[in-house]
Amino acid sequence: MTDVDTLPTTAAPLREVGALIRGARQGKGLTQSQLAERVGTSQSAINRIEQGGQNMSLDLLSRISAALDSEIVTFGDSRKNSHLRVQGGAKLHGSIEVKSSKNGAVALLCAALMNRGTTRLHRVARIVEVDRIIDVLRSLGVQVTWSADGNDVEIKVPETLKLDAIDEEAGRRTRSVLMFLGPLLGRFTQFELPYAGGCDLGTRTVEPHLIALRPFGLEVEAGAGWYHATVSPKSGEQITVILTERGDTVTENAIMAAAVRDGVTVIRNASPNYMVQDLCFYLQLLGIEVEGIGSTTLRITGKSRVEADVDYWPGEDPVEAMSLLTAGIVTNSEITVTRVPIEFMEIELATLSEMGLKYTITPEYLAKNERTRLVDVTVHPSELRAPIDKIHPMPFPGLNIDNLPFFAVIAACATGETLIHDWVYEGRAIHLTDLTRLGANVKLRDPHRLDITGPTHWSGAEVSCPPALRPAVVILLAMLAAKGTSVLRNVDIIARGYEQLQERLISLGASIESFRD
Ligand SMILES: CC(=O)N[C@H]1[C@@H](OP(=O)(O)OP(=O)(O)OC[C@H]2O[C@@H](n3ccc(=O)[nH]c3=O)[C@H](O)[C@@H]2O)O[C@H](CO)[C@@H](O)[C@@H]1O
Ligand SMILES: C=C(OP(=O)(O)O)C(=O)O
Repeated sequence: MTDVDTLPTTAAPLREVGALIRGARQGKGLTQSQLAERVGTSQSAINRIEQGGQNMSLDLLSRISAALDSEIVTFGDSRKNSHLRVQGGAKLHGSIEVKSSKNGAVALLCAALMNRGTTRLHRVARIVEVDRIIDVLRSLGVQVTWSADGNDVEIKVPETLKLDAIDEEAGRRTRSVLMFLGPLLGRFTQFELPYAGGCDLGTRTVEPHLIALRPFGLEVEAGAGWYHATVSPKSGEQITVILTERGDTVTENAIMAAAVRDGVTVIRNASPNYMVQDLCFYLQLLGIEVEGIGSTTLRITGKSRVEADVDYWPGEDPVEAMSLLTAGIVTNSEITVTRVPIEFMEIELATLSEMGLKYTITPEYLAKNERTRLVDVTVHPSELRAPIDKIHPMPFPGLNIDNLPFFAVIAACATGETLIHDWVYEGRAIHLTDLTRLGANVKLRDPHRLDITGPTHWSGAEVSCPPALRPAVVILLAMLAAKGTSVLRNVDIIARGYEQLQERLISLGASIESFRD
């Protein structure tokens, strides 16, 4: 192991790093080709790296480290928790692009299990949630390969899946593993999945998933940390599924269960949200008929065997768009956020407009998937006021449930009292009271409702990162607004859903450095 500040660019240190990689690879009993496959590059590139003949990006180096389960080069000691130090109060400037969504990516990775051909997903966000699902897929024997530039991922599913070898630990760390239920019920009459995990947002039941999948013949018993699934396949007949909750992943599970059976399925009370639309567009490429995309009733004509080589570009992330716009709003800056999926941000922008935000948007253009409509949004310094009515989320087309937390920090910048009502999550609003540490006036009426009175005279402070993705980012953004130095401790959770957020905020002029204990 070696400690360096920058990647070596001269031959001698490169040879040293190459030798370390060769040693770690041999220690793991891997051939160069096997390592190349895990990293998503070619055997010849690994050979050159080991000879010290190739410069490496930090990204490639971290992928090699992850593939070898060994830290080749460290920047400090990664076993210690990582933290951020923020010098706040400065204006941001410039332009920043929205990446593709976490929630689209995980749904599509699970859906790729249905395809016996090759699925190539392009411009996939390099985030921990994606890595976890990929780890689970690989443990089943699925070949998942990143392109050399780290942007695209290719998925090839073998004829036989090694269900007994499932990576239990990775599975337990993501709720998305639940979305294996739908694809797997097309292939097995019995299987087991580890209990799903995720952020600390209070209880999130799996019951709606079980209700949704029962009409397809799925019965699940939960015990000893595992879901034990039994399937009595229903082929041919038309099935109607009524969802008891208009949830995103439950809708996706029902869609995938419908896609893997011969016959017609009608799904009512379906979520028409962005990740569900991504999944439907992908299924259409696979030759599955999906009618009603974007509405609450879907009619799907599935196929018990799908074998197609397809390329798909997951849509842009409305929650990342909201996060980046919030960075500009709370620092009272002028910044442009490009590739904003406008269909999924209209209510947020309308609400912000009511709060006095000045912004301009470009004409619409199409995303690479040729379906999602995008715009560039420029926010301008504005005098914000509290809205007259409470701010609350709704399933799409309402204000996005994951975007609600950002309104807490925006409300704290606005003059007057705002009521934020997070009726959806049992425990998320509580995390937002951490804004008081930075000077905000936030009162918790009950676990779902916050009264926020602004404007806030933000001041830097040290805060422990909330154990939930969006509240964590909200606190970070408040630190950008707060004059002086702030420290956000234990920030690893942010990488679950954001790719290089710190670096990208720095590119807008933010002053953030990371450090370990
Ligand atoms: C991988 C993925 O796509 N995750 C998203 C998905 O999670 P996911 O679909 O897993 O969300 P859940 O099913 O856990 O629903 C979230 C919460 O909302 C409640 N609920 C939901 C719908 C409804 O009509 N009524 C209702 O009460 C549920 O009981 C639960 O408490 O949707 C959530 C809510 O938009 C988002 O925060 C997550 O980012
Ligand atoms: C709650 C979230 O996601 P997940 O369903 O992955 O926990 C989120 O993205 O804010």
